Amino acid sequence: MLFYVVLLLLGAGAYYYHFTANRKKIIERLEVVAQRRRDDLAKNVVETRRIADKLDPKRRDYVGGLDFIQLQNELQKGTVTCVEAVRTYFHKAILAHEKTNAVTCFILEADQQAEELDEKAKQASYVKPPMFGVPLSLKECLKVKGYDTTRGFVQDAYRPATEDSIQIEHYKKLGLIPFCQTNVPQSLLSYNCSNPLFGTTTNPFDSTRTCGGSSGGEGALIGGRGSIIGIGTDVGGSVRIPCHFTGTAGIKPSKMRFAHRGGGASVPGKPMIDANDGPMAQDVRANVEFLRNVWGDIDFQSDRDPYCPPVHWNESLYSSEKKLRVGYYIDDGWFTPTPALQRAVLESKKHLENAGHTVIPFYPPRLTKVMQLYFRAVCLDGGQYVLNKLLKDIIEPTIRFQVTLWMVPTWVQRILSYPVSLVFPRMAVLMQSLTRDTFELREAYADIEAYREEYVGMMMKDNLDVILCPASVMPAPQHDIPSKVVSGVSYTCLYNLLDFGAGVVPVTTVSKSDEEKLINEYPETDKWYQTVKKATIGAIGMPIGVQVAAPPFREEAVLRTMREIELAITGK
Ligand SMILES: CCCCCCCC/C=C\CCCCCCCC(=O)NCC(=O)O
Repeated sequence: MLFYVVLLLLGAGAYYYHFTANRKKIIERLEVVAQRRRDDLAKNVVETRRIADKLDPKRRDYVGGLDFIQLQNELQKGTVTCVEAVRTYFHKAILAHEKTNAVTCFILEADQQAEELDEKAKQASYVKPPMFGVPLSLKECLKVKGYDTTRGFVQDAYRPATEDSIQIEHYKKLGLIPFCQTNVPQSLLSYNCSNPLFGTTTNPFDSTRTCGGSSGGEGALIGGRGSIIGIGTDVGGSVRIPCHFTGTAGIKPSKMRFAHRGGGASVPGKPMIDANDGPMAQDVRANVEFLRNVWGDIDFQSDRDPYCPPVHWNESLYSSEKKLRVGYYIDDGWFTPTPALQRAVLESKKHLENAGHTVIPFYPPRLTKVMQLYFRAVCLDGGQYVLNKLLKDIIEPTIRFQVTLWMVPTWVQRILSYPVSLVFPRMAVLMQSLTRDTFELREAYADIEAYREEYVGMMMKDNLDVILCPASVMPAPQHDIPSKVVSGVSYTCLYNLLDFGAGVVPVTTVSKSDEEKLINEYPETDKWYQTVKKATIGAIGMPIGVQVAAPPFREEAVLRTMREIELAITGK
C-alpha cells in the first residue's frame, strides 16, 4: 500500500515539476512577444499622432464638437471632408487612449481610405453612401484584414486576419472608415478589460474602476469621447455592461440580425447562448441611424451569408405612434442591484409613463435556474476550451479567480457544492452549473427552449412590447471585481439565453443619497453582496444606464423605447 502511495506522490510531483517548468518556458517566450507588441503599439501611436497633427486644430475642434448626426450630415454635404473626420478622431482617440489605455492598434490606412473617398466625392456621378466618411472604432476581436484578433491571448499576436468579416465589408461599403481597434479582457468571457498583451483599460470617469467588458475598450473610448461610434460583441452583456459603466448607449441585437460568416467568437460551438455584435455610441440616435442604414441594406449580408435572414429595418415599428406596453422590474430575484440602478429604472418608468406608455410590473421567472442554465450552456465543456487556451498563455491576474474556478474538476465542484450550500447557497448554485455529461447538457438545452416559451408566453399574456430593467447589479467596480462576481451578469445574460434584442441607455449617475441607501439598506447576506456593496461605496458620480429588451426581430421597438428615455432626459 505504502509503495503505491509513494509511487502516486512521485508521479504527481514529476507531473507538477514538468507542468511548471513547461509553463515557465511558455511564459518567458510570450513575455518577449507581448513586449514587442506593446512597443509596436507605441510606434503606431506616434505615427497616428503625426497624421492627426496635419489637421488645423481649429478645424479639429469644430469637427470634434459635432455629434453623429451632425457629422454624418456635414460629410454628406461636403462641408467636412473624410480626411478631417478621420484625423479629428485619430486625435481624440489618442487623448482618450492616453487616459484609459483603450486602443490596441490604430488603423493607419484609414487616412488613405479617407483621401480616396474625398477624391471619389469630387466626381459628379459619385453617390455618397449613407455613412460616408464616418470614423468607426472596432472591438479587437472583429476580423479586419491585416489586423490581429488576439482576444487578449499573447499566443495569437502577429496572426492577422486574412479577410474582412462580412460585417466589416458591409460597414466599409456604407462609407464607414474603421480607424482603430480596442481592448478586451483575455478570453472575452469577463466584464472587466485587462489582458497580458495590452494591459488594463480604465474607466474614463475613474481610473481605479473598470470600463466593463468585454467590449471595454469601446466603452472607454466612446465614453472618453475618442470615438463617435464603435462595434462590440455580446455573449452575456459585453456590449451592454460597458455602456452602463461608461455612460454610453448600445444594443445587442438578436443573433440572426447580422451575418456571422467570417466573424470570430470567444467560445465557438455554444448553440443556445446567442451572441451578436452590436453598435455602441455616445447616444441612442447614433445607434438608430447606424442600424437604420445597415439593416436597410441587409441584403448585402444575407447575400453573402445565407444564415442571415434578409430582415430589413422596420421603420413603422420604430416610428409607430401606438403607445407601448412595457413590463418592468427592479430586482430579478437572483441579485438585488444597488440603489442607483433601481432608481434609474423607476425614473425611466416615469419618463415612459409621462410619454403616455403603459408600464406594469413584470417578474422574470426562476432566475436562479436561468443562471445555472446560462453557465452550463456558455461553458458547455466545463470551461475546457478556454482553459486549454489560457494554460498556453500568460494568465491575466484580474481573471485569476475565475480561471481557478474552471480548474476545479466538475465532479469536485459538485461534491463541494453540498457543504458550500449551507453557508453560501448562491455560490453552490454556480458550483452545480458546469456540465457533468451530455445527458445533462441535452436537458439544459431543452430547459432553455422551455424557458424561452414560458417567457414570451408571459409577455404575450400581458401584451407587452418591451421589458425595462436594470443593466447590471452595480456601477463600474474596481478592475478585479468582475471575476469575483461572475454571478453579477444575470440582468444581461438572461437576454442572450432568450436571444432577445437588448440595449442600454444612460439615465443618471450615482448620487449621495444612493450611497446612503446602499450603506444602510443594501444586503450583506453573502460574499457576493458584500463585495458589490464594498465596490459601490465611493462610486458617486459614476454613470448608470437602464436596459430595454424585446423578443427577436423587434430591435426597433427596443431602440424606440431607449430613444424616448433619452429624449426625456436630455431633451435632444
Ligand atoms: C464554481 C463556479 C463555476 C462557474 C464558473 C464560471 C466561470 C465564468 C464563466 C463565464 C463568465 C461569463 C461572463 C460573461 C461576461 C460577458 C461576456 C461577453 O459577453 N463576451 C462577449 C463575447 O464573448 O463576444
